[in-house]
Amino acid sequence: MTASPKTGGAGKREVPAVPGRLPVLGHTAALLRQRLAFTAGLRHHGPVVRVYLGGLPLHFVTTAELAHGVLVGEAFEKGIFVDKLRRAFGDGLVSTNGDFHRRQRRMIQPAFHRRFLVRYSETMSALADETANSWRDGLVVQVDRLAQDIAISVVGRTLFSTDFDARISAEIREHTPTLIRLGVVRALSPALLERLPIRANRRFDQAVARVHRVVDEVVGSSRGDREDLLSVLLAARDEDTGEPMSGQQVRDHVVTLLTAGSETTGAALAWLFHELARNPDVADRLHAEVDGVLDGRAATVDDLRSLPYTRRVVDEVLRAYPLWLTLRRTSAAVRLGDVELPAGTEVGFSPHALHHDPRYHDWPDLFDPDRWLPERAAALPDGAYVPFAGGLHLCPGHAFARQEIVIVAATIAARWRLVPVPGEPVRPKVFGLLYPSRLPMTARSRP
Ligand code: HEM
Repeated sequence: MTASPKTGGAGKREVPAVPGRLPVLGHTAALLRQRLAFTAGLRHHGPVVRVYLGGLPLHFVTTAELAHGVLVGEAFEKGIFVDKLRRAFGDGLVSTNGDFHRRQRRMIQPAFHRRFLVRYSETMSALADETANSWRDGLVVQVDRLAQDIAISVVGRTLFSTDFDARISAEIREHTPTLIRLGVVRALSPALLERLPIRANRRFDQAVARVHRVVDEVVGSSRGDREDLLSVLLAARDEDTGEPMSGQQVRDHVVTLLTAGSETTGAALAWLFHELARNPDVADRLHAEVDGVLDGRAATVDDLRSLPYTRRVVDEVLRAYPLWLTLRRTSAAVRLGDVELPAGTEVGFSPHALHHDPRYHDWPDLFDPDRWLPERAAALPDGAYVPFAGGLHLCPGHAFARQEIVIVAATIAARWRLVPVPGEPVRPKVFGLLYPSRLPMTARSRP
């Protein structure tokens, strides 16, 4: 079963609605209350099922094959997330579609070429080294906040050649999570809710205004003559008109990259240290590898090939803690398996549910980096592991993020073991991403 343009009426099937739909709210309340459990349970109702976001039907696919079809199919574009996130991200890549999106993506892509990644890696190593040097034995580190700070600093120093000052960093740290967290809740809620003068809406509006203001400041103070993303944006010219980007377009891209590049990577890095602490055998193997390769120094891009186990740990973190939801809308009539969907149908799937689906991953709740040994990984079907999505919207920062997480994790692990502070249970907070609740850990010096 795959996604293909609609060719005829054969095999047409009614899509089952998931039980528990309420008047007005549809399944929104259950979806937001149970989150991971709700989306994990949908596969028991069929390969394509109907969920109602308020009164809006969302066709949810629950197999890897169909999810892959949605990602790579030409008739799928970004759906309600685009509509609801446009206020925050304007014409940035996460919130645009079609030809405009393709042209913008081509303009930005050079900043992620290998030559740039090698240069960025120096910043990643230096930041990781600064962090590891700044600790003393017994220090309690708030790993969730630290990981986010590192991720924000990496994006700032690499993509914008700037060290955000403390005020700007604090504004970004405080407000960018709100854009994603409340943005997702708004996308899943009935449209009416968005217009009510409630606290969540005021917080969202305030976060948008604050992030836009600090980004305008960062862009305004850039000379635009460096080998960084901001300079690429300022120098870019539209293929057809030859026009440079407007100030607002530049700001939209910067807000998008700042948010998409730091929230995701920060959360993954925090989860990595949490999993090392929960799985001492994994930590021992990772420590043995980094000791052999680094001998206490900071990791560099040249070390990546010599750190295969660390890379597998990162792959496993990205399996265990991916995005909760991916949403699309059909731009033309399309067949999904044996279901026909007209143009304009909202479609979605849960990377988290697929990454924990026992049909594809043995013992899905086990943190097992060796499932990424090449011979085991090769057996996975397309769509069963999609941490960076795929198709036209494949995350442009995937190599950047993987490189950053390996360099930072290896550099810190070469010198420190992070031990959980007792009595602080860690739970995932589920928004578009999975964030750890508070994650205080004690730094213990490693021999
Ligand atoms: C562990 C880290 C990361 C993860 C798990 C991640 C994941 C994703 C996913 C799943 C998408 C597709 C969303 C969708 O299909 O609706 C995406 C898109 C995107 N990501 Fe990432 N990402 C990460 C890091 C980064 C970094 C470091 C950057 C930039 C510096 C970045 C920039 C973007 C942008 C601009 C998009 C929109 C692409 C488009 O629609 O064309 N991401 N990311």
